[in-house]
Amino acid sequence: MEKTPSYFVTREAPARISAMSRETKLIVVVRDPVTRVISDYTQTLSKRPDIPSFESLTFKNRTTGLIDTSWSAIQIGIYAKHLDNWLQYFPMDQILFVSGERLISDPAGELGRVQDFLGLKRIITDKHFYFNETKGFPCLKKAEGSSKPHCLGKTKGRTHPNINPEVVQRLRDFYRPFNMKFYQMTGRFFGWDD
Ligand SMILES: Nc1ncnc2c1ncn2[C@@H]1O[C@H](COP(=O)(O)OS(=O)(=O)O)[C@@H](OP(=O)(O)O)[C@H]1O
Repeated sequence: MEKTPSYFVTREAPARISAMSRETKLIVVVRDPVTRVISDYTQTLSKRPDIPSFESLTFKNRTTGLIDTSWSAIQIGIYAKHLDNWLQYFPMDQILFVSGERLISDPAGELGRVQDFLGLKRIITDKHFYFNETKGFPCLKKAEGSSKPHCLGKTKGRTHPNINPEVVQRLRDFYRPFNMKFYQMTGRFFGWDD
């Protein structure tokens, strides 16, 4: 097993992985691309506090509302486009998309889908998780090889900055058609659009 978030958006990755093994099963966690871009910005900001504002990175032209699609944080959320590239090399039934939102609200349910996809017995169930009020996320009751609970680290689940609602709405409008295409391609409605 190998995990790297950037594979999904790297042009050469599908050809290379397919050359290694055409049987590879691929699992991708996707979340609302608007929340994703804000999360991405939050992560960069935590490493480089002097970066430009979210708004100035989002727009090529603030007056016309033209989104800067050359900003990688925006690019990554165009899931339908990245999936098109993977479908040149892998059939849809070898790719599982996990809902990032459901992974938080129902981790056992989402992991049930992962286990089924991998042809594994459903070993991980509700019993393995509890909701940690301090962390604000589900955590494992027992970490692997330990009897102690385990939550993900401080870099997962950071507080996002407040973004101007108009900017958020503009991003929603930008992503909507790509999301619709993605729902069609995957056969799953992720519920990101309002
Ligand atoms: N159980 C649990 N605990 C903590 N965090 C959780 C959990 N499940 C999902 N998430 C979401 O994971 C997001 C961070 O994952 P990333 O893939 O962005 O991390 S990384 O870029 O690979 O470091 C992180 O995004 P942010 O909230 O933006 O920090 C979380 O929303």
